[in-house]
Amino acid sequence: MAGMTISKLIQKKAAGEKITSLTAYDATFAKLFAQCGIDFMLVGDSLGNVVQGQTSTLPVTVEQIVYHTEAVRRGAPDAFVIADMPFMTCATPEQACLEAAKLMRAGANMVKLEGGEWLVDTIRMLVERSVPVCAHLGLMPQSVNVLGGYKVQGREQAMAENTVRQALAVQQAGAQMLVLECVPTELGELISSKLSIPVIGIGAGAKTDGQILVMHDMFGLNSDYIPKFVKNFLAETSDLTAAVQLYIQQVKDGSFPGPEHSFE
Ligand SMILES: Nc1nc(=O)c2c([nH]1)NC[C@@H]1CN(c3ccc(C(=O)N[C@@H](CCC(=O)O)C(=O)O)cc3)CN21
Ligand SMILES: CC(C)C(=O)C(=O)O
Ligand SMILES: [Mg+2]
Repeated sequence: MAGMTISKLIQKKAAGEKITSLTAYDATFAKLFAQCGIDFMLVGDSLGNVVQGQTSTLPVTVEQIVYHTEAVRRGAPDAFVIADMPFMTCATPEQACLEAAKLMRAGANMVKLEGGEWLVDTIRMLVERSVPVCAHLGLMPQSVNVLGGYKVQGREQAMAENTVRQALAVQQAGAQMLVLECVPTELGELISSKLSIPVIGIGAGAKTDGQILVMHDMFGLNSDYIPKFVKNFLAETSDLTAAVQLYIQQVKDGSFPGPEHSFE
């Protein structure tokens, strides 16, 4: 979308308008998504899975995110583009600044990092140095080896309260957006209501301020195990453009995600 900014996205939340987003990894799809009016695109480290054929996001490097961010930027010059900080690029705040600079030079408008309270110093340092930050809580795929699999997070009361606390902490530290992955609908709603920054859900129910999906998933291209939150929008449409338009329409009118795509 032409001239999308973080201020406009925060205004959308305040106005109760749903925010639509997809991952993008190349110029052609970035151009298509921009033409369809998507609010923002994420150059996700999920490219490890869907582009490289890895079994996790851990092998992805910042140089690879740079390459794909440059491609997405060329395809969609006016889009709001977020780039993922890959595994172990936030080991220290100083390192995070140097790695984030590479993504911003590649054309990103904001960087996304997986984590909460333990990253508040990093978030503060990035924001002070003019790097807008999106945090990512709930299921953090870079922690798959600690979590022991891709599972719903925050079903227990204590973990839910912990996630709320982390969400408030990253907002307090200066994060201007939050991605919330694989949490019960109720927790997605609670966190969205407690935060003033947009909360973008993936498997977090229909009550978040917006939705994101991996583009391959929404085109039904993922042939392996399909997460519950995924819907194939190409199945009901005739072409890629119509599928993206249907996704945007259903996110905006609240019909996606339905209960069948959400967790209790
Ligand atoms: N193609 C693709 N789509 C994604 O959404 C995605 C990636 N790749 N790669 C990185 C991570 C991995 N993600 C995943 C992968 C699997 C589940 C999954 O199978 N979740 C179970 C939860 C079951 C439960 O705990 O109750 C599910 O049934 O959806 C969730 C997120 C999200 N990200
Ligand atoms: C699924 C989204 C939120 C992501 O982090 C990615 O695509 O890497
Ligand atoms: Mg990611």
